[in-house]
Amino acid sequence: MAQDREHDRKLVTGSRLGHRFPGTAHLFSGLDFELRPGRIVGLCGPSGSGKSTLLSILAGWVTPTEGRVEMTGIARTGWVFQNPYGVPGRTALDHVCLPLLARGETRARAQRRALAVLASFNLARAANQPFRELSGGEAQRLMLARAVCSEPDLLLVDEPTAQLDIVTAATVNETLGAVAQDGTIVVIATHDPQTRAACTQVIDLATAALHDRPDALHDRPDVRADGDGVPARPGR
Ligand SMILES: Nc1ncnc2c1ncn2[C@@H]1O[C@H](COP(=O)(O)OP(=O)(O)OP(=O)(O)O)[C@@H](O)[C@H]1O
Repeated sequence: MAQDREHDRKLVTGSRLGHRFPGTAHLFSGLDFELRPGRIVGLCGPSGSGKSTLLSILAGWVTPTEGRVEMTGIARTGWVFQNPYGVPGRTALDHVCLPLLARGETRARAQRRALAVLASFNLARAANQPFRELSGGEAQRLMLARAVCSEPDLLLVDEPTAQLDIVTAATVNETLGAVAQDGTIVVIATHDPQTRAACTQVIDLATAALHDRPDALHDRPDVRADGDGVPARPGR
């Protein structure tokens, strides 16, 4: 199928990837991975282990001090920060319509799609609320909804469930899973065990940094794909 071929084309590869900031020890080194659509990739590890740094490397904002990242078929990268930002007086719906209108959708089609995506993030009731009235968790889910509507090939998300209750977090994880199934490579930096459990592939920076173990990057057994699960090296 054409969609399958499209999925096959998208690939993000990390080869012997490592990073240290000037004057600091390695955050991680020797990371090898292949990221493809259809899976949610979790970047895990304790605070300060380099999760946001690795997201920045994948976004192309930080150049790794070792190794390289190669992208195939990635035209658009979306990023959702830990701190939501928006236009205080604009409604949630306006925020999510914007990328659709920018791509040339009519207002009616943009609104239909935006409402569906808002609902998938459990935000249907907030659609007509101005951004300034949203809670922290609602605002962060709005950022996710907006990023999804820009249809990125690679979606980088920092701590999407940190401010959410268990039920809402499960909805977010489920929706991000559906986005991945739809052809986006989804990478999530997370501390949250529930989100980690929802990830189908995990890059564990704690393991990578501290132990020479072959399971620093592993798929869940039920979704294991060939070519992953390569070893990572100690970084410090
Ligand atoms: N530009 C920079 N220059 C120097 N050190 C930095 C820079 N950016 C981050 N660091 C340091 O690198 C380490 C890793 O930071 P990073 O934000 O990637 O960790 P993290 O795993 O995402 O942490 P958290 O879970 O707390 O968000 C931290 O000690 C941080 O202070």
